[in-house]
Amino acid sequence: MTSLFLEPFSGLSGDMLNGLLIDLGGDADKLRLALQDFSIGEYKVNVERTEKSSIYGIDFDVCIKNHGKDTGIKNDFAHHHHHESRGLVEIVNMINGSGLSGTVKEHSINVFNDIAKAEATVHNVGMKEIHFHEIGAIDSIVDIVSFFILWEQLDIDKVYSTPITEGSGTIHVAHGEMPVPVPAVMQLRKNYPLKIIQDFEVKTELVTPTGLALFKEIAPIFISPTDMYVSKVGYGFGKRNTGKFNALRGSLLTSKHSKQEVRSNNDEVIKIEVNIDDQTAEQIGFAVDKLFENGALDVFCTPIQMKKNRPGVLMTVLLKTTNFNKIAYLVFKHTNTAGFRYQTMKREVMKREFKSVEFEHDVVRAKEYKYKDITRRKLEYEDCASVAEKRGWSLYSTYKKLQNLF
Ligand SMILES: O=C([S-])c1cc(C(=O)S)c[n+]([C@@H]2O[C@H](COP(=O)(O)O)[C@@H](O)[C@H]2O)c1
Ligand code: NI
Repeated sequence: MTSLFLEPFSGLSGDMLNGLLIDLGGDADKLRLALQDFSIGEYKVNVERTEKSSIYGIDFDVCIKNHGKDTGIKNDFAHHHHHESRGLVEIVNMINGSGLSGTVKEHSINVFNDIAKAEATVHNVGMKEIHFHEIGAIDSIVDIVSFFILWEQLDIDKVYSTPITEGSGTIHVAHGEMPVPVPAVMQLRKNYPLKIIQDFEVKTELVTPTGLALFKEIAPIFISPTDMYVSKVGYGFGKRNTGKFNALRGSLLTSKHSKQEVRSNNDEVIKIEVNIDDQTAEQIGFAVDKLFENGALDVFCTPIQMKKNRPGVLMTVLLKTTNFNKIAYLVFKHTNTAGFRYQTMKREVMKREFKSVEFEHDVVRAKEYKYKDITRRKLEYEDCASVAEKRGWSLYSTYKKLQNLF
């Protein structure tokens, strides 16, 4: 499992989010194939690898075929009145009747509902009556559905984000002038803990309703993750000329320690043991890092006395049975050993679920462990340490304060 770290320093839009997921490894051909299960009209999904400030990323575009011609027009609001408009019920029925996966359907419908609610409030109509202009157009539907198809491909389990930057001033759309943040974005912000800062140098919209609704659906937590490795960095480009670097950056993160939820009380793991007497402490430390980066559940070294009176280490690696080939390869790559012992072991574990508690402006992650009638909750050390450091508190008093909020 992988986590995603988002940096919306130039806002959020459907194009940026889709472009980013493709740059992070989402497969555009598989996406086009999956979209064939969903018939909404004639369009083309254009994915171009291009650069801004010599930084390469993905420009994602849905081009609508208008009267048999490919217009190449996308997300420029002024053009949207040419597009078909659809109501919420029609869109939900289309999604439900498609061959898309259950998860893609559920997330997409949630996003449509969220936007419909916001638009209905702004324009003072009922949710069912609202005939979306933007959202009903093919490109907006494709933006939303595509995002969750790519999301499913990348198998992301957790999302983190820095605060979202929004622009300022006003924008012109078909219905007239709108303040930034646009009214639908303001509605989407209601009763949802978002961190948004406005850049008053940027006199245009950075956060679109679609971008924000997608962001809410994947529910990032606003903290900088610690104890993780960045394994890939991507950029999804925005369309507007903002006068600044207009892209959404995101990184895939691999956990140093296993952060997976555990839903069963027992499983199987493999234990590998290697005796090493001819490598430096630096080389051993490096090997341990590589094994953790590649999904080892635990790696530890025990001092041992080896033959010819050589002090050595016994390196023990615990891993999932499915990760054996990769870890075996890395053991041979990073240690000098010509062989190792291993055994499959049964493991009894407590069920583990992730929780979080909010404290002032911080979010502190926690784990809840369960086994039969036993429940134990543990706050994440890194988050408690950061709360303690910010306020000059001891770790002990921080744990005591936060534990009560749980
Ligand atoms: O068409 C309508 S009613 C419309 C309403 C609003 C409101 O905030 S209300 C905003 N917009 C603008 O349309 C474009 C496209 O947005 P997507 O989310 O579909 O990418 C964007 O500039 C919105 O601010 C349209
Ligand atoms: Ni509107």
